Amino acid sequence: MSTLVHCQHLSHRYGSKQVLNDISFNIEAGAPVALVGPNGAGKTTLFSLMSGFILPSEGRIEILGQPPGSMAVKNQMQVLPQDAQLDPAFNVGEQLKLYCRLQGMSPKQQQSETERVLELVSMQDSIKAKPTALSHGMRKRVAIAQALIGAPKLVLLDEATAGLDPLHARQIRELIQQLSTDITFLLSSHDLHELERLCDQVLLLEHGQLREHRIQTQTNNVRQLTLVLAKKDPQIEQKISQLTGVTEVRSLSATEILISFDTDIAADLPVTLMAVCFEQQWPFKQLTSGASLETVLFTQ
Ligand SMILES: Nc1ncnc2c1ncn2[C@@H]1O[C@H](COP(=O)(O)OP(=O)(O)OP(=O)(O)O)[C@@H](O)[C@H]1O
Repeated sequence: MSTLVHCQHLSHRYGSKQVLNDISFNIEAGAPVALVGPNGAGKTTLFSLMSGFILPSEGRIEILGQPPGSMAVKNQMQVLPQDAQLDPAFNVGEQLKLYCRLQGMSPKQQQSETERVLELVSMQDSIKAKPTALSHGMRKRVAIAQALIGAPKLVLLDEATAGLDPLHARQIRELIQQLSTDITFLLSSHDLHELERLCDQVLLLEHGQLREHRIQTQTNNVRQLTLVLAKKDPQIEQKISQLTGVTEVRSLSATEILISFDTDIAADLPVTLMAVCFEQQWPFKQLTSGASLETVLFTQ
């Protein structure tokens, strides 16, 4: 595995305002990585530091072993800012060709690269369209195509699906997933749910501090269930922990219980659990497979 981003003891202040405080993490080539945190947590600041737009107050970042923004990194990493706009005066093909030209491509390469990236985002039919003739989701796809020019190894997308309706947001997530065989994406969002199915590694920024979480692929024989009741009490948890095959019971909130179980011993635990809820007249609301990322991050 190759290390794309190496960040050590990074801090950043705007004047006296401390935004990032001694954060360290690595990003290896592979599945998309999520950068999540509430509004104002410092996600865009971290992107700006990684792009070399601003310098850290303290600490060090290396992108592919090089300083951010250096020539050696230029074509290997692309950044799509949250508010990236297409120029309404030029058609899609003209704009993308300009970016190809800025990467030093010949006119012939500019044409073939523009066609290649538009095809990747299924927008090849819009090569001659003006941005004003495209929907918001289509413009976003074109902006993503622009970030794919030159086949970068690392692509930073700031709020890639912000402002998109659920259908278009899902299409963008699917697109990122498809492209992830060749490109490592760092995706920022303030919405944890949106990234949880896509990413294995989550960087959570809160109050300038970073918490890192790696989503464990569930082992072959251990599965998790989240049981939601209208109201729960400790006896319910105790009773569940005594069921055959249950390996761990964790209280998540006043109404939620996370249950781990061994499928070799109790493959039908979901059915058993439903039956017990019914027999015991527990105020059942919902039983879902797995645990949400929000649960994992905020109930440790
Ligand atoms: N150029 C700047 N000068 C002063 N303060 C800034 C500057 N840029 C950002 N900040 C402050 O730094 C903090 C982090 O901002 P940043 O934009 O990095 O957060 P974010 O996590 O990207 O937020 P959002 O989810 O709202 O986009 C905020 O409190 C913001 O007001």
